[in-house]
Amino acid sequence: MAEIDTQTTTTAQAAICSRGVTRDFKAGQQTITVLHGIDVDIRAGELTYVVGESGSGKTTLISIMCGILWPTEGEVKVFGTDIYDLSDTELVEFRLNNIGFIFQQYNLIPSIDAANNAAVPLIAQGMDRLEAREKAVAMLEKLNIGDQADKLPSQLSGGQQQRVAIARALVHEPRLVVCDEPTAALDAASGRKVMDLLREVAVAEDRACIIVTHDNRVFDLADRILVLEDGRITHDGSEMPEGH
Ligand SMILES: Nc1ncnc2c1ncn2[C@@H]1O[C@H](COP(=O)(O)OP(=O)(O)OP(=O)(O)O)[C@@H](O)[C@H]1O
Repeated sequence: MAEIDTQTTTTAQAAICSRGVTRDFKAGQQTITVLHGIDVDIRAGELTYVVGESGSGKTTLISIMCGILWPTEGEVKVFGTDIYDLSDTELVEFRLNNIGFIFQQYNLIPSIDAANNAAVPLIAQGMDRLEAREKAVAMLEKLNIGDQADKLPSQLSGGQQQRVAIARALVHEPRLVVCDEPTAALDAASGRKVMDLLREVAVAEDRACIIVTHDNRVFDLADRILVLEDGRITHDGSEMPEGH
């Protein structure tokens, strides 16, 4: 088993700093511990994958890391802010300003067009609707679907809907982008394109992207791969361990 380096690197800023993170769920009379004291830093400037068997705790971990699920114990800092120390309102505002999410279900609003869907975070931040729409269209153009801006989600293909969801996650230029299985529904070539795109748009010196994936077709594109087994990180390296 690879040695695990949980120390904060001095050469790159920690986008996420997780210390002693545990998470329990109640199942009837029983308590299941899904995460067992996760200590890890996610570095800015890197594309980090979280991989592991179904049920190993990947979604639970990234949900805690991005402020949508409370840990049972432990601390999570996102760009230095202890997010579970914030009030509910402050946490909502922090997420809105700093984090973009891409889930497997795109969760687009069916009654508004692609551009207005992509503009949602900007409108939530209080930006004027026309200005927000303009920025959203520019992001759609960057994702090569500018010509679909006026279409409703139901008029778009699955891959196009996904690009709208990606545009919505990136439009407000969040410092942290968190994705759960973004390539699961895509063919190999489209999956690589999405990963390349995320690297291009979401990874920079002061920005990070963390992705849960099962998709071994794209493992070579990560800077860093964390393997989770039964709620513990058992591998931390630039490549998948042998045998996976
Ligand atoms: N709200 C919940 N209540 C009870 N148990 C839960 C809840 N959410 C997750 N779990 C349990 O926690 C474990 C880890 O779930 P999680 O979704 O984090 O795993 P995962 O590695 O993302 O799996 P998959 O790859 O199948 O999505 C599973 O056993 C799951 O049943």
